[in-house]
Amino acid sequence: MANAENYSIRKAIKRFNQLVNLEKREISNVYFYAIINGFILLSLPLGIQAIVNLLFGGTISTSLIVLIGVVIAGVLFTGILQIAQMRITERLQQKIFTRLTFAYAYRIPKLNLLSVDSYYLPELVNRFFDTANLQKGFSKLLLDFPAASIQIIFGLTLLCFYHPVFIIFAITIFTLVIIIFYFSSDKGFVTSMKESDYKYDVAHWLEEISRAVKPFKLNRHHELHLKRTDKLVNGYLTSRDQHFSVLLFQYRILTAFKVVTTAAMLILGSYLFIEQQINLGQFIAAEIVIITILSSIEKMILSLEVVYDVLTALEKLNKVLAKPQDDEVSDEKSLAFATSNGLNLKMTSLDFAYPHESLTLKNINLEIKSGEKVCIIGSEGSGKSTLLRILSGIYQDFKGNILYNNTPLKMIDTRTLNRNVSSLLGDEDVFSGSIFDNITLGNPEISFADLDLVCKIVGLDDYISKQQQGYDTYVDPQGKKLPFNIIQKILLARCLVTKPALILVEDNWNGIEPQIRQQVINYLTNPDHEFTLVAISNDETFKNQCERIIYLENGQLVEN
Ligand SMILES: Nc1ncnc2c1ncn2[C@@H]1O[C@H](COP(=O)(O)OP(=O)(O)OP(=O)(O)O)[C@@H](O)[C@H]1O
Repeated sequence: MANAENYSIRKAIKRFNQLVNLEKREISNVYFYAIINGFILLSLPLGIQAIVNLLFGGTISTSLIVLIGVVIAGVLFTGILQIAQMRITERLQQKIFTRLTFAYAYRIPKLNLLSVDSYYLPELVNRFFDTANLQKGFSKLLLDFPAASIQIIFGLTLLCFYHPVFIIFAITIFTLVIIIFYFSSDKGFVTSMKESDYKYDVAHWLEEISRAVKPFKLNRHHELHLKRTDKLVNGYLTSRDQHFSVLLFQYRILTAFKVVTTAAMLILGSYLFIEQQINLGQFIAAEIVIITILSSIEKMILSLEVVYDVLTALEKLNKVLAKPQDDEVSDEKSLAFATSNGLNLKMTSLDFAYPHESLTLKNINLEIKSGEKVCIIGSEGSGKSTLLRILSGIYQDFKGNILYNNTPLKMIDTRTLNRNVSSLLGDEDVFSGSIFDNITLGNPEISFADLDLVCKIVGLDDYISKQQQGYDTYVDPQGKKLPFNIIQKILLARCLVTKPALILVEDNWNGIEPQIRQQVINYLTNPDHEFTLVAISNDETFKNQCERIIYLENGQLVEN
């Protein structure tokens, strides 16, 4: 359901300004061209005014030909400037896409996972699709809005020179429009955000139906998929109606602005012409200026929706980018802990709670010696997986202390931690990519010899040797599924290939053939191997082969 968050157009405008600041140079060029364009466009009526006056003379003079030439050159020059503007906006669109893509790719792995615990991350990342709205809207805003506003301002200013009465008119109308917009646009933004919330809810629901398609397929006559879709679409349409009513109100204001301007200018112009305060040339020129102003107002009306789209897109994109990141340990602070072949592990007064939950782990005090092979057991929900996630460094928001070789976990930088600690957690999965990438995760320190060795240990060598593309075989977790046991072996290989000093494993690889499974257990529990092992397993053999069993109940260690 679309959640009622506090949206404010002022914050969104601030974000828009930040984006504008990033592209200051390009944008100032766009404005520069728009101003010059505005000037030229306005000089055209003046040229036409002069041509009309000359034509009244009844002769074809050199000045007339020169003037016609100047007007034609003006039209050509505005065209050239517009093309230059388009080039800049195209570059801006490319920059926006590149910048946002990298921002997402860079930040997602650094997200503080507890801060997004209440979200389904792939669904949250759908916000990235708003990049397209931002790209299109941003350049449209840059091209149309400044050009339109500059033309309106210039046009009204020029008209003021014809008669001072235009000045009073221009200022009054302009102030009125701005005041009305100031008070109505907050509602316009909030309704646009709600509409967008529903759009993402609808997309999420459709993704859910696709993800769990088989039960939906077999039970489609119950129409749950349609009933829920109906509810969400209703929400979407209601908020869209609300947004449209604000837009309608603002369109009406602009249309009224347009009508009043047309009427006033025509009446005033005609009156001034009849009163002979302006001549026919000036009258025609004034009318051309008025037409330019009106077409600019038209452009603004059409761009209004885009303003909301851009602000909404920015707010949505920021939903992922603004989430808290993990604390990075700076180089000076990072104490590279002495790495032996195993790793000594000590927890003191360790408490942990998920957001808005009571304590999941309570006052854990435990030491695991370097090289020791330990198995944690306990009933469902006792906190075993949570403990492993904390030890792996995934959750940083714990209380108490965790020491690796006497160095606090919070003082160890990610690179060092990654080099020494490896985990296979229960909810890990493969991703679309080659088997090689899935195992090595881009780590250049892993040699082919290491890879081959680990694949033998987990029994993956046979499968890889049968694949035409060997390690380059494509893993597609969503499409043509790999056999489950192959996925489990890939995950195991990923965990072991770095030859870590501490291995944290959750034994959910029951799909693996018994003989290979035993081979892996033997490898992990072999006392001759120097790494430390902390495993979660209910498997009797695995438990018995470990040197020590630790009992966890209700988040607390239980003395055996
Ligand atoms: N991401 C999460 N957000 C909130 N609560 C969670 C989260 N993950 C686990 N919990 C809760 O924390 C408690 C401990 O869960 P945990 O998965 O660590 O237990 P476990 O002993 O590993 O259980 P199991 O054997 O069923 O995997 C449970 O009550 C669980 O509902």
